[in-house]
Amino acid sequence: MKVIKVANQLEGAKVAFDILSEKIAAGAKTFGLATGSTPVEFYNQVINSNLDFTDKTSINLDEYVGLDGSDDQSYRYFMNQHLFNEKPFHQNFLPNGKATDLDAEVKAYDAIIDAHPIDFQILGLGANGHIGFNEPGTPFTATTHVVDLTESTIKANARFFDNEEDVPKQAISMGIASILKSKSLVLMAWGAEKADAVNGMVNGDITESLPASVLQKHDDIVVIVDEAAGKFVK
Ligand SMILES: N[C@@H]1[C@@H](O)[C@H](O)[C@@H](COP(=O)(O)O)O[C@@H]1O
Repeated sequence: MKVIKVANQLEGAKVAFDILSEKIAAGAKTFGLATGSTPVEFYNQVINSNLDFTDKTSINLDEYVGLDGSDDQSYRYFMNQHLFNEKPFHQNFLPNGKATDLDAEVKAYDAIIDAHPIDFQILGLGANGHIGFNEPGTPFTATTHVVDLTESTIKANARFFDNEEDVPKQAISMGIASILKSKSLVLMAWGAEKADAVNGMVNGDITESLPASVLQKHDDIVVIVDEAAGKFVK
């Protein structure tokens, strides 16, 4: 696990963008993408670059259950707004939050991941150490699954909704086993509220109670943190 400390989010996004560019030059074709505030500046770097994604595939980590892609709180909508409308890809996969048969949807999503092995995965980090929506306690063997969101995650994500009651209570998330299969990963974290999770992820034991700690097992992961998020790491 390589840790890079940067002064701020803009500098970190540039570091992540440079790694992405190297991976593309080396032949990367399939990109695992994340939502949340963390990767927004990274997506701006991508939009403002001359990188061409029209022959590339993206596979997102997660989607809220119950929200249609046209809903402005859905992760599909977020990705359209922050990346896809400006930077077209050959194809963009996200779980279908409106699927009537959720069991079938998670199986179909695993089949998509198997058919398009991820070359480069972008990750954010929950303040409780979650990655994607793999909350503490999720088995490391999990593939795509339906998640009951924790109270803390619902609260953390309420800032994007008018009311906390509007935050969906479930999501479909790529599992930890699927995330670990990615050939390379970049995890970014900004701000003091991520400092404990970053510390546990980098310095702590590998434990299901801090899902991101499993990333210590991967041999091509770069963690990019600002001063506040990285205050407990060297
Ligand atoms: N499912 C998402 C994660 O993919 C994201 O990494 C995390 C952090 O969000 P943010 O980047 O807004 O801090 O929370 C959300 O719950």
